[in-house]
Amino acid sequence: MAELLYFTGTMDCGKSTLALQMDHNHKARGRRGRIFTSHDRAGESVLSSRLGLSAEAVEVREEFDFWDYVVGELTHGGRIDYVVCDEAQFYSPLQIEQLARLVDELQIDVFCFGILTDFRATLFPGSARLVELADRMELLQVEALCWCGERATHNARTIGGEMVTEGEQLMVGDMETRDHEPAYEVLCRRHYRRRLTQARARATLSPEVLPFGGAAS
Ligand SMILES: Nc1ncnc2c1ncn2[C@@H]1O[C@H](COP(=O)(O)OP(=O)(O)O)[C@@H](O)[C@H]1O
Ligand SMILES: Cc1cn([C@H]2C[C@H](O)[C@@H](COP(=O)(O)O)O2)c(=O)[nH]c1=O
Repeated sequence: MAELLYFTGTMDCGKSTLALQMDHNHKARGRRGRIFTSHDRAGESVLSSRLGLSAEAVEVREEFDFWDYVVGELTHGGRIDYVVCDEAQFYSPLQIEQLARLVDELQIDVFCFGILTDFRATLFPGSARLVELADRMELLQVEALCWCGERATHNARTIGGEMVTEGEQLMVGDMETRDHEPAYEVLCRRHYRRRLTQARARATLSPEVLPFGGAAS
């Protein structure tokens, strides 16, 4: 039976890598799939992982309709057994409903990958709909770590190393801090709540309490 699966975790925990591996494994067994993404850091119409792998993908824009796209492909003689959907947090709730329909009415497996919450620790609308509709959710096993060594659970947005809580929900970005450009840092809840980023910890905590010369608990 086809399923709607949501593989989730913080930023930088290996979701895009897993998305490419899932596509590879299913393709290797003769199944036919399509890859979708939205606002990937590497640009339009590409699914990229920090491990260096990437694949061509269909860009999911606001007006994109998964049902129309898949039915169109099938009508023109295409075959689709599964779809891989990266950065699914950026999809609209309606697009998530279209994906659920593909599972239920066309028996197409849908593998979604994305983060649950934004820099304000609030669910993305697309992720919320996935939590409501998915047959199964899986938390990625490779843990991204907070600077203190605890499992990271929150995605903080930073500017110059300082955590910010004002701004648009959607802002494509990565983990490296560059001067005054916005970036992201994953934190455990304790340090997210205290806005204690790595840069702040380095600046404010005495070296004796910083484990491994760079972090503190
Ligand atoms: N140089 C490296 N060597 C080994 N693993 C790496 C390296 N760079 C990144 N990674 C792995 O890749 C993960 C990020 O993968 P990616 O698929 O881009 O994450 P996500 O899509 O969840 O943001 C990191 O958590 C780490 O495990
Ligand atoms: C927390 C948060 C993240 N984003 C963006 C930043 C990245 O471009 C993606 C997440 O990609 P990853 O493969 O999981 O690293 O989401 C955003 O737009 N808004 C946010 O609040």
